[in-house]
Amino acid sequence: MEVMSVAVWCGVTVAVVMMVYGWRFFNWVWLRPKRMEKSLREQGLTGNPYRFLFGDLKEMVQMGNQAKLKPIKLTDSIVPRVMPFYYTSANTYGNIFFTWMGPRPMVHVTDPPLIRQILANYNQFQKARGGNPLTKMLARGIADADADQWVKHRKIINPAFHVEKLKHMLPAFHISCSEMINKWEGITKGESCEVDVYPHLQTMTSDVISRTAFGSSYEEGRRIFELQVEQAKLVIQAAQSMYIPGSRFLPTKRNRRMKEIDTEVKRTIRKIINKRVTTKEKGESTKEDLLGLLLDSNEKEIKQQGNKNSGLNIDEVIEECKLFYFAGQETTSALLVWTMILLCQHANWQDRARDEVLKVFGDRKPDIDGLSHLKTINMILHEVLRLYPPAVALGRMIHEETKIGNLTLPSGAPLMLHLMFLHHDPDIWGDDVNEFNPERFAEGVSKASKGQASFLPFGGGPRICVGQAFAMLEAKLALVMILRRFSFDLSPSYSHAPHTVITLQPQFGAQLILSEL
Ligand code: HEM
Repeated sequence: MEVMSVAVWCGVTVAVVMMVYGWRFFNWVWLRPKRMEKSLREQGLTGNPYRFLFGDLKEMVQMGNQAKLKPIKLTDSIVPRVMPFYYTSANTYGNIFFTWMGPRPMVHVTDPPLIRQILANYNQFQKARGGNPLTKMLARGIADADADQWVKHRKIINPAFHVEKLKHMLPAFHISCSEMINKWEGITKGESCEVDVYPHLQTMTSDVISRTAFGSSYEEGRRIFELQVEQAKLVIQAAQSMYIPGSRFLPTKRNRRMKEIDTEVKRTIRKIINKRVTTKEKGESTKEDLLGLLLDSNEKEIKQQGNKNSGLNIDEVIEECKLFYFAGQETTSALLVWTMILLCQHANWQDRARDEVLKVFGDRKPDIDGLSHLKTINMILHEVLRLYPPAVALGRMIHEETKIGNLTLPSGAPLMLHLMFLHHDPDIWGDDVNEFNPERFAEGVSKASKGQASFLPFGGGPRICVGQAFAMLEAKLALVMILRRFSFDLSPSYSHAPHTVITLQPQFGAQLILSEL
């Protein structure tokens, strides 16, 4: 009799648990999305009707794969190829619309004042959360912090990127760039030769981060970078598949490798930090690289506040170091590769840039003062960042019901702010929006567009890119050194195929004919 009642009790418990989970699943996959859709439509927003479980994912992936099959003409707008699904949705539904990331509606914003308002209000519109938590293994750090945590991180990190400090990093930029130029000279051997410059630029920008972040420990820095590249590939795979809660704990091949990489990267950075602390204790200077500056700024903050919690702990410092690679390497190599490609297409601008370089520096080693006086190169880089922004869109999250403009957006919806749409809008930039015309930046960024400032390649508001000056300095130095040594044209084997792998990249590389000068 007693055995019977235990069995009945167990059966009832299992049934209740199953009902609770079943209800939760039904709510996640159907009731919640339908409720949110109703609320969004009541606000006047439009988008595709919700489709069970996958939403727009299948169509989005299909259109993305289709677009990647064909290169485009050099004169074509890149937007339909880079973001085919969002481009079609924006054309169908207007400048604020929603799409379905599985059972979650994502609100898309392309309107400049609204984007600026959202970026300015960093507390209300926080970083996007959700999706596969394993994707966070690539980098967390300040880019993943919000509210008070973000304020603390930003305060400690800012001094490391101060222009005064960047001055001391110029020699490291110079070494990495010289190594690349030497390699190109080894290939061209005094003549003209086809080189896919993209992998070389990627190696150069990663080398710059390894040297500037870790100084003397730069060989270990390189190893971290190799692991981070592999991790990025796995993260992209994970982000492109729908995340079933809990599946990160499954011992799949990908999950296991991601965890292994994460452990090794953390262990290596921890070793570098420990070595640094020992060096410091011996009274030797460690302040010239990003890690040293970060540790220094951290120590000052803790001393000033008299409280250990006001600084970063070792795990947080590790995450910031990982983030430097993630945030600073592919972005800057993307800027440089598109600059070289566009200067091939527009030989008159390549000549103008070279003339300026020779006038300012001649054969002299580039210094920070000269680099900050390169007006033509600055205009060129701005125009490249407008047409080919390395970060095509920024993600945010609506954490609680939020009013914005005339809209009240429901809690739980991710937001996507489309920088590339903004940079390619003829109403903002004029009818020549798709043309490469650095002249539009001749009187500075604020006068480049009609009316409101809509040039946001480094984001905006308080969370604007902390590495902006670092990236511009590195890009200018690299261009000076390249332009002085080589002229370059597009090779007949080059296919114009911009696509995004987190940043905006040339899908089939950048085959240029390099000619030694
Ligand atoms: C051309 C090069 C670069 C571009 C286009 C770029 C773009 C951006 C953008 C758009 C954001 C804002 C993200 C958001 O609001 O969600 C950002 C943030 C950030 N960037 Fe960059 N970036 C570049 C280079 C760098 C470099 C070289 C570093 C460091 C070595 C760096 C470090 C960071 C960090 C740490 C953040 C997070 C700032 C915060 O959340 O407060 N970036 N970047």
